[in-house]
Amino acid sequence: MQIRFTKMQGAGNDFVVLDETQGQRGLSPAQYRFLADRHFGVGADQILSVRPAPAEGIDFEYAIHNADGGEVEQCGNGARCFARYVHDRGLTTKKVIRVKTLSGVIAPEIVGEGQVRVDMGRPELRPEQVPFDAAGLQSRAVGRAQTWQLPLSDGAAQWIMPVSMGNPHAVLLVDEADTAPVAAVGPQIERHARFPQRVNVGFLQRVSRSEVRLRVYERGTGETLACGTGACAAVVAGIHQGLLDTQVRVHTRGGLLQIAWAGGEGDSVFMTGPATFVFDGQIELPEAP
Ligand SMILES: N[C@H](CCC[C@H](N)C(=O)O)C(=O)O
Repeated sequence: MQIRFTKMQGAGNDFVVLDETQGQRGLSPAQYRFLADRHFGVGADQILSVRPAPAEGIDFEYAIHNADGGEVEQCGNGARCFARYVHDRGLTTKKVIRVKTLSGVIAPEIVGEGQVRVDMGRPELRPEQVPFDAAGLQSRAVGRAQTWQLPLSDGAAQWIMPVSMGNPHAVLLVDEADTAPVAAVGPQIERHARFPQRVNVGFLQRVSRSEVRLRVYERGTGETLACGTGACAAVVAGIHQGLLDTQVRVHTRGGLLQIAWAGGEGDSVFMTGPATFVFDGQIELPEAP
């Protein structure tokens, strides 16, 4: 089956965007894996599927699948690329677009010069809601935050702060993002038994109270050049631990994201960043196993 797609990227986190507003909806996990494959398919960190409005007052729905084919609740860089796609390809004339994801409705806003601002909703800090099983682990308070010591398979342990942005994140503080043990520690925490739905792992270096550097080992994909929900989770963790102010510039390997959070658990996290078209294409999709 021939399938048309649009390749996009937000701060280097790259996507295959599928327009499913007419007819065809949903592929198999193997077909999502094929599209994400950088050798046999198109190549992407996630696949974004744009679907018709599911209800009054909502403009679209969008589904998110990781490179491993699994469907997930939220994608921050993807939300910006989704908004740019539906606006620039004429699927809507709105500049503030209400879109339903698995974790709820968010409202990306086209703000010009290729930048999109997204109200990512409020963070979830209760461990059991992330979800994170904290039972019996050593914990310590840092600022207003609770952090836990996570035992790793190599006998070491990492202090982490669990945060959900609709999808689960574990945030670690590191001295230097560039030399952080992302490849060694990321996979161990991503599939740690204490995270029953696995987890995205953020390695956060504090440069100042308004500037950080961040690398993320993403659930279901591995290290990406940027992670939007990861940037939100990292800034929330930093603010809650008393290390950051309410407006933070997040330097990722793929570009700059600007995150703002007033600091109340009922307050939304706002993310502003780029959304860029790369190319349009079509590809022969293997039959769904
Ligand atoms: N890997 C993430 C989904 C994509 C998130 C990321 N690409 C972003 O920009 O937020 C997860 O499994 O929850």
